[in-house]
Amino acid sequence: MAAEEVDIVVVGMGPGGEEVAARLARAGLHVVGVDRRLVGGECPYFACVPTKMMVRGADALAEARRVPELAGTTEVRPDWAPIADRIREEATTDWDDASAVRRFEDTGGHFVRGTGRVTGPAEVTVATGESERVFQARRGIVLNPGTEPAIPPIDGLEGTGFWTNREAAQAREIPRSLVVLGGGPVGVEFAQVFSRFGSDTALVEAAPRLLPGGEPETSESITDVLTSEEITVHTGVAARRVRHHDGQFTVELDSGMTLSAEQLLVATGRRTDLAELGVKQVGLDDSVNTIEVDKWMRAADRVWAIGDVTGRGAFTHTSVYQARIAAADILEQGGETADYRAAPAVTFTDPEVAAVGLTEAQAREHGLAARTAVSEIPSSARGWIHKTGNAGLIKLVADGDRDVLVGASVVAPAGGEILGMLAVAIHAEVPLSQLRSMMFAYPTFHRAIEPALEALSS
Ligand SMILES: Cc1cc2nc3c(=O)[nH]c(=O)nc-3n(C[C@H](O)[C@H](O)[C@H](O)COP(=O)(O)OP(=O)(O)OC[C@H]3O[C@@H](n4cnc5c(N)ncnc54)[C@H](O)[C@@H]3O)c2cc1C
Ligand SMILES: NC(=O)c1ccc[n+]([C@@H]2O[C@H](COP(=O)([O-])OP(=O)(O)OC[C@H]3O[C@@H](n4cnc5c(N)ncnc54)[C@H](O)[C@@H]3O)[C@@H](O)[C@H]2O)c1
Repeated sequence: MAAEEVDIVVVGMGPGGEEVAARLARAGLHVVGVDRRLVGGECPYFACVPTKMMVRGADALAEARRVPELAGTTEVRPDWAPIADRIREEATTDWDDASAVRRFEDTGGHFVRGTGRVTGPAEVTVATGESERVFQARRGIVLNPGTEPAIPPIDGLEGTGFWTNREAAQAREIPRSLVVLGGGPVGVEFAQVFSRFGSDTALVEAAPRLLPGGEPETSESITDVLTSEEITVHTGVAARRVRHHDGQFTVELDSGMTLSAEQLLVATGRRTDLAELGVKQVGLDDSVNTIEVDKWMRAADRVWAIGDVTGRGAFTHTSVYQARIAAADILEQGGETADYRAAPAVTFTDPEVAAVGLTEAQAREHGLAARTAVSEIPSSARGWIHKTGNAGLIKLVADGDRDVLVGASVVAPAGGEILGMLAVAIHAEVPLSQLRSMMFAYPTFHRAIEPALEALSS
């Protein structure tokens, strides 16, 4: 079969793939974008956008339930239909990517629906169902395959009709009861949403604490919140057996305890199949989950990789950031290189759990003279005024040798927004003395940063 000559092939049109493909097409290159599912990837159809619409609804319910403590009486009767409708109609157009395909084609790009496989240097073969097309890419290929839900090999789990984020994003109804396996960002966000809509929810995390990648203080804070909302949290224990009978899941834990629920949501991480992607053809290791890239996102000769597959933080903003760098490199424009010192992450629970830069443990692993300080949101003026729903804290991590922040974590209402100024401080390496000399508006939540900065100096 004769190969079609093009400039660039982008395999996987997730947020980063779409971005890099559009930038290169707008610059006049002949770009082929390939996706076997939906242009836009996981984020708009099954992840960020639908889950944040759920969070918006769940948070509105929680605020309404706080009214009696603050301002009168309310009767809250949750209804999932507006959320399900909004996800179907506004977010995903019934999981149809026609407008995303059009948006890409309007840039001058060419879209091919099918499964792409690297079959040689700068060569991608796309299985389009009936037939195959082979593309030879003069400038090279960009790999943005993203991730799939990773399903643990638990006895009896397969074929039970459990949910991953993909089924949960399409839910028309709330299960009466729910077991969530995995206490990472996906697990905690869904657990709180479904619980606030009325599911009797249990959350099971194999590691000793929820959100185990973050600071211990933030795990403790969000665990207290979820527990106070009557979510049963089991940490340090994994599921060993699952059964599904008569519309009921039974989940047996390592501890011997058994949980029962109408639905089971598996949120135990993500996986990538690099062997299927054919990366060995360009000399890359296909036995691992991630593709190693340099600071220009180069993985091999005329091969760039971006997004979750690079293992630098599975976030839409990371994927799009890397896309910008790869596009500039492909266009030989020079410019910025990847810098993850101030990489932010926000888990959209209520309160939000936000983090940027290094945790205390990571700072010590990097050999830094880490100094830390914590300030509690409820003891700040705004936290005290806010009253119900005011749980949280701010933790700062400084490099004691250079007197700059290297990490920060925030658990607070709008914690992701508070994170903004801390991200700037880390990104721009603003000296602690400069930060301490600032005025912090009274009575904001971000003003709780001030006592933590003071405590860092003592
Ligand atoms: C429930 C959930 C909530 C999330 N919430 C947030 C959030 O609030 N904020 C945030 O920043 N991040 C969030 N994320 C993470 C975010 O969804 C991802 O980081 C984001 O989608 C970026 O991924 P990506 O660009 O690497 O690719 P993906 O979005 O995974 O897209 C990859 C694309 O590649 C395609 N593909 C794969 N292999 C092939 C192949 N061989 N041939 C053709 N096509 C292929 C797939 O079909 C897919 O469309 C969330 C994730 C989940 C699961
Ligand atoms: N708001 C956001 O930005 C957001 C939201 C959701 C997801 N994400 C991204 O998506 C990625 C995937 O999230 P995730 O939560 O699925 O994965 P994760 O890897 O972050 O967390 C999965 C959790 O499941 C636990 N686990 C694994 N096997 C288990 C088992 N058998 N029983 C119980 N627990 C088990 C792990 O210890 C881990 O804590 C994350 O890396 C995150 O970056 C981001």
